[in-house]
Amino acid sequence: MLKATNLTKAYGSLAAVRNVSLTLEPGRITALVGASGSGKSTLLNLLAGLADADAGDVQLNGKRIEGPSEVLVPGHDDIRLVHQEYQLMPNVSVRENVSYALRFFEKSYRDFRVNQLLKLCRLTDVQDRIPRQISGGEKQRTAIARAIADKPAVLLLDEPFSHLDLPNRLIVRDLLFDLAHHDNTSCLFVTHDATDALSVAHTLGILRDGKLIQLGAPVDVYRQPSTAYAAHMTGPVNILKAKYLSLFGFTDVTIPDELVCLRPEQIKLDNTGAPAIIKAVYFKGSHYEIEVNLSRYVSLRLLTTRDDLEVGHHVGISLKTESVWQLKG
Ligand SMILES: Nc1ncnc2c1ncn2[C@@H]1O[C@H](COP(=O)(O)OP(=O)(O)OP(=O)(O)O)[C@@H](O)[C@H]1O
Repeated sequence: MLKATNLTKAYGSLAAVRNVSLTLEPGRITALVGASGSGKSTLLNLLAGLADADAGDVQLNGKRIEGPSEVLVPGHDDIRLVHQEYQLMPNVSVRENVSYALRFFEKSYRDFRVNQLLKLCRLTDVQDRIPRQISGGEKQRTAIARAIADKPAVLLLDEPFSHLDLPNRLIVRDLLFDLAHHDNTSCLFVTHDATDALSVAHTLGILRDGKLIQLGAPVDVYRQPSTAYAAHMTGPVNILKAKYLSLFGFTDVTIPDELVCLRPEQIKLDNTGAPAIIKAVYFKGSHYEIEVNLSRYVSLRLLTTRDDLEVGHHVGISLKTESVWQLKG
């Protein structure tokens, strides 16, 4: 188990990571979502023992991970970090890139394990090509295969889904599931887009300005975000002042200026609901996203499968009390 306690790191006067505590359990996948500059990469480097913390520490199974200033070779054998740039050896094949990670093992085991990894990461067909002859997704998987070759206890990944198309994202998703479930690896990835994080992770954290502002099951963070930032980072959302809920007939609003969040899928088209006018219609494949004006000040986004709606149509909108989530800030 990897346990970070009160990790803090500044670059000059800029606090990049602030007092972050986090536990990565074996066989569990954790995702941290944050905007650009929120401290994701810095935190990964601290967790991997590749950067010195100003305060706090990281322990693997109760033993403190030493930072680069304390050891000759930074990092830890049981913790692997897959960088965004993959950092593959450019002049040797995919197979040799993976095999290099196992250079201290006996040849027969090395060959067996490399074949196993190439198959697992779906690289068998491109194993003889060098990195510049393979796609971004294949590079990504080569980096992962290399990182997991000798079965580390912890795998950390920087934006593993960000430059991949859907089929490649699904391959990486399945790979992470496989690692967590079969090898009991603790996996953590950071991302600026929660789309994949929601479906892949067991635990989801929200990082803002170096602080871990929320941590929980993806469904809880999605439905009950602590702040407007956490709400926006986890998916499309409507945020409005509580006083405007009166448009839906809600009368028990205590603090009118407090912000509430409504996910688009929780708002329903309903002829008996609050009157609204359609402002925009976006086709999304399986459904439409529509934007409606309820008043001069309130417009909302909602989802529907109806395909008879057009800009300017008058519709009714309804909402259940339990769909309204009050934000803290
Ligand atoms: N070596 C450095 N020297 C000075 N400032 C740095 C250094 N590395 C990062 N920073 C700053 O620290 C903050 C956090 O950076 P970090 O790279 O950890 O964020 P990030 O969430 O990974 O961003 P991105 O998603 O854009 O990669 C940013 O404001 C960044 O400019």
